[in-house]
Amino acid sequence: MSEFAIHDGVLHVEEIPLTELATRFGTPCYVYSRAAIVRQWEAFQAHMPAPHKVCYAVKANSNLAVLQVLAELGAGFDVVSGGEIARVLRAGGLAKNIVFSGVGKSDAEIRYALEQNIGQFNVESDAELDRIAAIAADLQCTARISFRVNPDVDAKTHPYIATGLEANKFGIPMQDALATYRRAARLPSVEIVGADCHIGSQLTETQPFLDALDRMLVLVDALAAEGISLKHLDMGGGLGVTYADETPPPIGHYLQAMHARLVDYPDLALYLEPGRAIVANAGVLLTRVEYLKANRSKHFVMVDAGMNDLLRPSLYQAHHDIVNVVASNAPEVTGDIVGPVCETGDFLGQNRTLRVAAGDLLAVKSAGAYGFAMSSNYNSRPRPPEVMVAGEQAYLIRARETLDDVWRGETLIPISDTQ
Ligand SMILES: Cc1ncc(COP(=O)(O)O)c(C=O)c1O
Ligand SMILES: N[C@@H](CCCC[NH3+])C(=O)O
Repeated sequence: MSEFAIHDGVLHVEEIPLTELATRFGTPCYVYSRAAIVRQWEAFQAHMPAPHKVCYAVKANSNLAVLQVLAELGAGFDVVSGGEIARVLRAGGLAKNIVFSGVGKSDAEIRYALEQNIGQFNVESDAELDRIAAIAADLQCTARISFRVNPDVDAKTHPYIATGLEANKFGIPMQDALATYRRAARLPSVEIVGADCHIGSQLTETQPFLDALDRMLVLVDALAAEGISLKHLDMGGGLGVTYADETPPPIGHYLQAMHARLVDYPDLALYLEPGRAIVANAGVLLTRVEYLKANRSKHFVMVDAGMNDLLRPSLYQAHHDIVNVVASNAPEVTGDIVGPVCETGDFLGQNRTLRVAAGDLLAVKSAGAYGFAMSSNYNSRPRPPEVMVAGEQAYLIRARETLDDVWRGETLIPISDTQ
């Protein structure tokens, strides 16, 4: 079932033609389907009854309305900054359902998280443990902690988004984990509640997750033998989605396989931190063709969205399907779909074949995760609006930035001081 389907030759999101949204909100524009987000959430939740917990990875799409939808469904949230904590709370998420990951938590972020009484910190180093313990002691509270352990498992994904290898900056090496737990167990201002790992993103096989789980369970056993019993094991996010021809395991299969490994651990709750699997295919980026252009060797479809709006193709050579929103009889063009940014790497798709003419509306698919969230004002381009569709309703959930927004917060200095 897809919430993005063609009716009468026009691509719709739920009940609304994307042409109508382009007229109403302009282009470029991100469009999300509420029903698609809910469906993906429910696919996880069906296999994760309490005390298991699904903590949506806010970094994938942190729009307040997206967080609100998930908060209303009772989601937990995986955050990586003070800003993400603030967003979750603003959207109605509960502090106790927040897990705070990230390799470089600052003093201010730790203090803020403790003051808000978040669920737990996923601690990534010995130095961070000391910092959290000291701040908690200062605030006269107890910090609930898990350690993010690096299980040294190859996630078989793009090197930029693999995080669970020994060479990566994330987590505590497995060999050091026991010693770090022992040390934490003696600190009065921290309470050990779990263990955590995240081996990478856009995984399309179940096996690396199971390998990581097996290694984490060895640690769980070793800790139990020393009297350190954990309440939960957080296996991170990372389940992949279909962008082109990838075949990631269905959510239910992946979860059943994980639970099967945990049958001997009835008191250990499973936590997960999926981001992409919940929102990627719930969003498209709408963009208008400005010009068709050809040089002697190549055709270019120049569109009004660029790498500042959707960075993934430029950064990871990531593939996003790109389709004409309205069935077209225009001549077929094979070439690159490129944006207006002054970078050769500014493309949304390469070597694509499309029936397309200037003025056509295109949809860049699977853009709900790490799309707007990674956008910027590069080239002083205002960032696009975000729209959430629910049935026949469309809500503007973030306004298009204006030309004033691209310099908001900057100030000129008095001319005399520059001489
Ligand atoms: C600690 C942590 N948790 C969860 C995620 C979410 O990953 P994904 O969007 O691939 O599910 C990430 C990003 O890779 C992460 O670094
Ligand atoms: N930003 C990446 C995923 C990284 C996940 C964060 N650890 C992407 O667009 O695929």
